[in-house]
Amino acid sequence: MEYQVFDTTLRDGGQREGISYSVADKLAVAKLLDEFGVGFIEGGWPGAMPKDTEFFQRARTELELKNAVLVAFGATRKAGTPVDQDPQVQALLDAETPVVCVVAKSDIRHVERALRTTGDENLAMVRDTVKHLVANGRRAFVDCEHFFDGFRYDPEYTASVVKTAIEAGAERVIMCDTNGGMLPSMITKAIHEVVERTGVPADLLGIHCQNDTSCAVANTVAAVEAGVKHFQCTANGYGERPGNADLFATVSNLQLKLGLPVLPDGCLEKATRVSSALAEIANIAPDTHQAYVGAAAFAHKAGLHASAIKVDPLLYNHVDPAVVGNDMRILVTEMAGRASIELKSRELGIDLAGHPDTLSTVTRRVKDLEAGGWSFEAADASFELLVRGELAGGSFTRPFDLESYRVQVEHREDGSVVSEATVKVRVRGERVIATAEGNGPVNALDEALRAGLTQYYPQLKNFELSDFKVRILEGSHGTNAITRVLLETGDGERDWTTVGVHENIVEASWVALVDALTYGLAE
Ligand SMILES: CC(=O)SCCNC(=O)CCNC(=O)[C@H](O)C(C)(C)COP(=O)(O)OP(=O)(O)OC[C@H]1O[C@@H](n2cnc3c(N)ncnc32)[C@H](O)[C@@H]1OP(=O)(O)O
Ligand SMILES: CC(=O)C(=O)O
Repeated sequence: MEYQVFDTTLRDGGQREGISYSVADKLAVAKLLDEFGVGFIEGGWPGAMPKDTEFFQRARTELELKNAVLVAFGATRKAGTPVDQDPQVQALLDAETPVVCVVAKSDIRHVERALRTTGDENLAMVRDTVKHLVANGRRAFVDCEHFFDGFRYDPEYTASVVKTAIEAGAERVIMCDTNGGMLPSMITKAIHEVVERTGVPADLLGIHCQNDTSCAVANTVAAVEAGVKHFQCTANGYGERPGNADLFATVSNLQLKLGLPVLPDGCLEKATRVSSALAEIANIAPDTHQAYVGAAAFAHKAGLHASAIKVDPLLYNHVDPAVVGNDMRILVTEMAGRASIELKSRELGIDLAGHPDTLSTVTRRVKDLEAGGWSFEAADASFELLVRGELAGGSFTRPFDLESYRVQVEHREDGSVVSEATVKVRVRGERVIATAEGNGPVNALDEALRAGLTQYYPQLKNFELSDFKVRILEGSHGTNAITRVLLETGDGERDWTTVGVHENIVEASWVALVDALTYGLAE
């Protein structure tokens, strides 16, 4: 491919606080990145960490890559050590990857203060290491650390590192914004000056941007627009400190906005799935609001958006979500207008196009209920019941009707706390009374309802409450605050969420519970 998409999720991504990949995780990440179509996978630093050394050993037999080649990462030889006697450089060769990427100092201040050596010795370290790698059959890439800061401080020295690496046989020299302090205009200006000063064409240069100004993606795009054809990214922007340029946003921008063919055909639409699979492996909650691939990236809340989206979804989406494998969603909240209600209902399989009165009533009811603390945004099942109830008018039949319930909580002498609930309901014309115990009042109510209803609805046995979230609204009122309960229920095939709101936490839970069973039992 003309463009080199160089992924460093397994090296720089692993430098993010909170990530610790096992070797099995690393192999799984590499497979997903390969499937996504990146050209290079930097797998880690062999010789520095036993897990990385093992990763490269196991990769030889356990990884079959279709699109990518593996890259071993390391540093130039130590100051004062002959390259063929440097164990870290030998570990890079032992990794047996076709490509090796070495980090080199390119800011004279780092050479003198961090490496505690001379500018000339640093150039010799770059030259010797690259020549040694190439002589041993490797493609050599050089990551120039602190490139932009160094170039600003002493352009002549930083330029000499670039020229030395290229003359020694490096395939690409990567300009790293290591401290992540650059803005796009600074990147563009620096690249033009580097090309002019070194005579090295931009397409032999690469870019690696940390995200400390929140500009890593923009800086990477700016570098590509300035002629660079190699760019380094990490999945979901994982990396040291605030992270790196997010792979998914970067390739989407380059491919969809600039029309550059950076991934093989058919790969971009895997972005959303691969992003969330990689978040799962990293054990980091996916960022719902991540550009392009987040669950909320194409979620619309404002009524005005929905009214235009009804005419044409592209009026309020910058791209068709399907091109990155994502979906558009309409959120129903107090900000909804009739168009939001119509589109959301359509999403749920209810056509309200010919029901203007229902649309107006539901819109008004949603606004009134949300003003009182309800929230339908995450409770599609309660919203659907509301719509179906309004649509059917008085003829909406619920699977059961409440006569009354009673719950008591007993703290016993031995310290145990037991809840007991009795429910009285009417089902198919019969009066049913059932009592059950539970480990809390809501559990006892749930058990009592099931005890009374399962003979009529055997499918209740499959229902499971999988999540219970309680939020106290207007907390400054102390115990007078309103309680909102969100219940997530599943039956093994689908999950649904319901909401209940009341001053009393048990009643709020009961409302959500009744909706949960009603929704699950609906035909
Ligand atoms: C900008 C980046 O993110 S680059 C990636 C950085 N990643 C990591 O550091 C993660 C893996 N690192 C490690 O496991 C360890 O730091 C190791 C194994 C590499 C080195 O460990 P140690 O030998 O104990 O050295 P330590 O980490 O204290 O210091 C780094 C050494 O490398 C030297 N060094 C730093 N950069 C370079 C370079 N580009 N070329 C050659 N030597 C370098 C330093 O001068 C220092 O040398 P010294 O030990 O003679 O003082
Ligand atoms: C190499 C690298 O990760 C950096 O300079 O930020």
